[in-house]
Amino acid sequence: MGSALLEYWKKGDEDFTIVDPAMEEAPDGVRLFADRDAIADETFDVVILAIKPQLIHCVMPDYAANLAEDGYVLSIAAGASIRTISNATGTERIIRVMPNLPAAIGKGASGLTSADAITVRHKAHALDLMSRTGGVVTVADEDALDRVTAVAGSGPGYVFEFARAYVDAASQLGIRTEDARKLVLQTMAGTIALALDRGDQSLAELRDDVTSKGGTTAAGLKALNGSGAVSRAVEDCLAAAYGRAVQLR
Ligand SMILES: NC(=O)C1=CN([C@@H]2O[C@H](COP(=O)(O)OP(=O)(O)OC[C@H]3O[C@@H](n4cnc5c(N)ncnc54)[C@H](OP(=O)(O)O)[C@@H]3O)[C@@H](O)[C@H]2O)C=CC1
Ligand SMILES: O=C(O)[C@@H]1CCC=N1
Repeated sequence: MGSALLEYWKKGDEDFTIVDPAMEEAPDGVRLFADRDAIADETFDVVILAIKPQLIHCVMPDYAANLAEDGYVLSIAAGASIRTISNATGTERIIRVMPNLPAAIGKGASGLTSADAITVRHKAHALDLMSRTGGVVTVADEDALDRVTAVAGSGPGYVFEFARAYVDAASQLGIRTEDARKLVLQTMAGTIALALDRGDQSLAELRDDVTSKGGTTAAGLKALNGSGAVSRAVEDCLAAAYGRAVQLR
């Protein structure tokens, strides 16, 4: 995820340095080191935390000395709380963001929340970074960010899973797999573009616009969610993802 964000972050004026033990090649114009020791004597205006939440305790304490006196830590880690990050980095100046994978093509949806010690300048900088990768909303507190994580951070996974099942079902109906993928993805993309374009109409109204009485869509929708099974599954999905974010705090 860090690499995906960096492609758009790079469009600004900042210089970026990556420390990653396994990365073989850095994007153009970015310094890459395999070991933090290589930057032991350097300080940075922003230390970006883009490792797994479970690794924060063992990796981040080394970077405490790399944060400039008036710098801040920007975390993209799911769940990991400002308290946890502060304990690992020794600073209270922390901004948490939750991006999602479409940021890789500049179409992400991110949430942002900040610690009390964050200044207006820090927050404006983080908002600028995230807005380079797509849309960003500021939320009031960390619990709200964990809810954003369940909805948007993990969201592409749900959408891919729905699309996968949709393509499989189309194939089972006799459509060639490559045609099924094309039809399903273009249907999803076109439908979402239409909903974005018609922001004044509710999603239920838009659904009803394609649903002729006694027609094919009505028959399909009855099988899909007539019993409410899909609505309940989506509710369970978001609750489970939010629950996991809470566990990762
Ligand atoms: N994937 C997603 O869609 C999203 C992820 N996130 C968050 O982004 C973070 C990264 O997730 P994701 O990109 O999926 O995970 P990845 O495993 O793909 O990325 C983590 C990167 O950190 C590297 N790494 C591991 N140990 C160290 C270390 N000691 N020092 C420096 N780098 C290290 C990993 O290397 P190696 O591969 O060798 O282990 C890897 O390149 C997580 O906190 C996650 O919650 C947030 C929003 C969306
Ligand atoms: O699955 C995860 O934990 C990360 C955070 C949001 C998306 N991927």
